[in-house]
Amino acid sequence: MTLIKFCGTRSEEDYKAALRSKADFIGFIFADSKRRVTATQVKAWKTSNTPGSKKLIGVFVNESPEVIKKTAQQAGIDGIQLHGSETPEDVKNLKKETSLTIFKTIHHSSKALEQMKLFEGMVDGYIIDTKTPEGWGGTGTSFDWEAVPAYSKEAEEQNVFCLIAGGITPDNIKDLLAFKPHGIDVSSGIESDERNDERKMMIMSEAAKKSYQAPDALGRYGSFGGKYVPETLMYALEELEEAYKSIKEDEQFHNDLWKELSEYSGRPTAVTYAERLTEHFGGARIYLKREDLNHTGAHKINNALGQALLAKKMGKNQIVAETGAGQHGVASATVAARFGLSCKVFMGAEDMKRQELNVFRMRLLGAEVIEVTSGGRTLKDATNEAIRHWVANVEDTFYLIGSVVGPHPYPMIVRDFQSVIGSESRRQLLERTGKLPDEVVACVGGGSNAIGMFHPFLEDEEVKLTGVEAAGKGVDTSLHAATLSKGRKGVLHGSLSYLLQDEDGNITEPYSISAGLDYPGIGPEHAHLHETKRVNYVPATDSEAMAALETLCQLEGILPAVETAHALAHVEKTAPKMNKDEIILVCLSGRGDKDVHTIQNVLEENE
Ligand SMILES: O=C(O)c1ccccc1NCC(=O)[C@H](O)[C@H](O)COP(=O)(O)O
Repeated sequence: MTLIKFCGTRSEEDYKAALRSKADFIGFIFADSKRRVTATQVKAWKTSNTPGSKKLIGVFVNESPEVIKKTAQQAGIDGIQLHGSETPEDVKNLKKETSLTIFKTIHHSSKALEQMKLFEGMVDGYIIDTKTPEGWGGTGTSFDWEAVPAYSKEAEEQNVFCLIAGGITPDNIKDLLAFKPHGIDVSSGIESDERNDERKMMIMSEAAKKSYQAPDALGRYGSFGGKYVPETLMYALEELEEAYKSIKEDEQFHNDLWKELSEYSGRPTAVTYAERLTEHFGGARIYLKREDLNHTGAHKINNALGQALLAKKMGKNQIVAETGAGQHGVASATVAARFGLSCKVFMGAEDMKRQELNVFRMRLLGAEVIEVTSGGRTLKDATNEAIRHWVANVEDTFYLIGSVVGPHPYPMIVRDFQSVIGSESRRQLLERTGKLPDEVVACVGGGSNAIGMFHPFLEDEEVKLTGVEAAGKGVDTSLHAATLSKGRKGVLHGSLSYLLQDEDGNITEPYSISAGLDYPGIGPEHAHLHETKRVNYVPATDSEAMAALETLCQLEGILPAVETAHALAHVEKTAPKMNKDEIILVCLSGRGDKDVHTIQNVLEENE
């Protein structure tokens, strides 16, 4: 994975932002520069904000060994970067006198490779930077990155790494990464108005740390995903993929989306410390990511807003959607009203009964709710009908899919729009607790809240990720929706994933108390994360979910959706076994107002 050094830290704010970022090294300039800082400043920032596993590096230019040693000791840094014309003799002497990590900067030139050889065995790493008449470093000027592989090779032969510096920005970082550098070192490229800009740091971090790359060009996550659709839909999917590619790079689109997410839906959503729940279990500290506080009461609106804006951009004025629990139907009807689009929602007859209130809400919002009476009359059947309608009306209709399922590019698009959940939580927890959570938990039906929560944590290997499936009456009965625990590979709704099916490959009817988890398949990326073991998928039964729902209501005054209660059921099992200094983050994907009838019936039956 690409190493990151963010340099030029010149205030406590800059330092805190660097701590929150994915940087491996944080640099401070102790040389002549507009970014120069003192050892006393660095020591004070470090005392009030511990750097954890990040290494603090002081940058010096042709400084005396005495000043270097004194400054390093006063500031309490881990390493020094010699950024001038220091000789191998200087480095050897410093190495003898300190136990600090030493990086040597070599300025790019036709002699640079020869110079590296002179320092062999003396340094812990190299920085290759551009020197200009204006300065030794921090100049914002890049060199010809065709030379990067040769520098990496020389460093590898010396068993050390080599960071590339000079003029790296959010706009050109991908060009540099194509040369596979060991790491990057950036100053000017993360600055706005003389201070470090956290948004730029995030863009750089995300690009550099992305070792997890999925889907591939064919829309596959490992062996899962793809596009298993009739010829008539191929053109529509290609058109969608092209449109999505163009908005992905379009800053205006992202600004428009963020405006809707913040001003209309109320993002960022809060992270709530569940103090009484934590005390009740006596183990890990429990934090709830409050997607229930979104407009319309669940995470579904994140994706609906994104896809509706995309539909408008593509000139489509009709939206078709499927819904199970009704949350995605409500979110689709809502965005259609907001953007002046017409909206048809297909819903299984069984789900319409269970979610009467949401049917009324969708109609009130101006959507046409179409009852589906085929098959088991639930989400799978509603999805079949929605796809059928789309095939027949593909010219002017946009299929606004509600989960990370369906043919490529849908699972990728929905994941990207939902990843706001995980990236916000990651930042919020780091700000609040100074560390990442030890475990992140989310319920999984099709899997959109879970993938949105997990995706920004996939590179954080120390964070355990747990998806909770609906085990209904128990995974050893025929009444469950535990696709990964009990399913096999197969194709449904245009993609290859795990499915509940009989010996002949017929899809079997899933069952769960919660309409939103009642789906016989699961998003292909979850199937991949299950096979690669990056995410652990566990089941929770109806009764475990209902018990967890009551506990949260009574201890925290929050009524979660029945779907969400499955994630809480896992927390009941795992939190008591964890230490008090550990943290569990739970995606509270939606609120339970829509489920009050179901809850009332279950509780009355149990009386
Ligand atoms: O950043 C400075 O002001 C500086 C001044 C003198 C010597 C070195 C300096 N910076 C060293 C770094 O490690 C920078 O990150 C590196 O030069 C890249 O800078 P930039 O081109 O601005 O990204």
